[in-house]
Amino acid sequence: METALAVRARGISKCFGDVVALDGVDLDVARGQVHGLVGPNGAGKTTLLGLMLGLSAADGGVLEILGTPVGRALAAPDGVAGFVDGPGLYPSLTARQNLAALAALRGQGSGTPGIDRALAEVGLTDVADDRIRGFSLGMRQRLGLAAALLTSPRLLVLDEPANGLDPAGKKHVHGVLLRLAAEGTAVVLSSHRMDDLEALCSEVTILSTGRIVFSGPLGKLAAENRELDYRLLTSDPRAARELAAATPGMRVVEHGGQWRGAEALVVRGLVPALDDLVARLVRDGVAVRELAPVVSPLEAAFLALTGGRDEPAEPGEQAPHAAHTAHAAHTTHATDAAHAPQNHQDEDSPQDEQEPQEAAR
Ligand SMILES: Nc1ncnc2c1ncn2[C@@H]1O[C@H](COP(=O)(O)OP(=O)(O)OP(=O)(O)O)[C@@H](O)[C@H]1O
Repeated sequence: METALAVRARGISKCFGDVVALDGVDLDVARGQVHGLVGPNGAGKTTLLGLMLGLSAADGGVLEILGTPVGRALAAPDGVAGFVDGPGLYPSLTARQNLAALAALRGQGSGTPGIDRALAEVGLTDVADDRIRGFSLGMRQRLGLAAALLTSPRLLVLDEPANGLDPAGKKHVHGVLLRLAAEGTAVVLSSHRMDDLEALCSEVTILSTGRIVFSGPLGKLAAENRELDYRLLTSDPRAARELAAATPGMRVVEHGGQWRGAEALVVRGLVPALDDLVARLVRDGVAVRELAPVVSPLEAAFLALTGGRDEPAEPGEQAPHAAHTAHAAHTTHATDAAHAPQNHQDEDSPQDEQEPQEAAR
């Protein structure tokens, strides 16, 4: 019987010289699941994704991909597609030609009927015949995803696929990933964008300096995590404040301030106390117009578990946005097998005519 797990990792370790990139990592990813990897820069996300793509081999532990143990040979396991450090593409070819070339490299023939469909799925039909050296980062990311789609993968592995995507591009990419998952493909992706992870993933794994500090359903973070701050907009802020102050386990954070032109209340507590407060508001005829965490449960857990800030935001303070500041320092580095040929070349890059090392498999 086929295993229900697309990825099963037990005790995975990986070092680069003295640097311990992964340290005893256990991970299960079910088929049909979109699983997010999150962690600070250097946490080991790319290294772990590279192991799944067969770009490097673990030093220790057991890794099974789609039910088959991965050995030390550097090759993408059957049924796996994706990329780390951006897709490998030929800058001097058009988008369509790139896909045809990759299909030909895989022995699929350059006339693969799925090419037009894949381009449409990622929203690149209009630029299908443009050379990709003029493509933005987001367009390259989408083309990399289209290349992966051509193989009908059962496991799709993507390193920061949302990088550089505009809202339309993000909509296309999210749509494709959710469709694939609904059809049974497992998707493992890394991101620094908590909002993307929350929109896409049913489960997340938080890595910190090579170790897993949380792995499981997103809902578990919300339910199990410490007290959160919630912004509450109601039809009667004064009554809401009194009710919140009277609700056991709920604290009113002073200076909720204005929120989109209305007087907001910020309350702090666990989910059961919040439920109690909402019931009291309803009972007293106070309409709840908006209720949302000031910092999302995932972001709060990320900050708490990875050594970031572990307290809810102070009254009136801007919510911390690790997701947005953590972007800057992404490093492109070689793993055991080279895998990121030409992501951001200049027009005249001497690499332009080289063959891409097949990152989108
Ligand atoms: N080929 C390599 N040679 C040397 N060190 C490496 C190599 N690949 C990764 N590392 C190191 O291993 C650690 C984990 O790196 P990795 O790229 O997996 O982290 P990451 O979580 O993907 O980070 P980021 O969010 O910045 O992309 C880092 O300390 C990194 O410097």
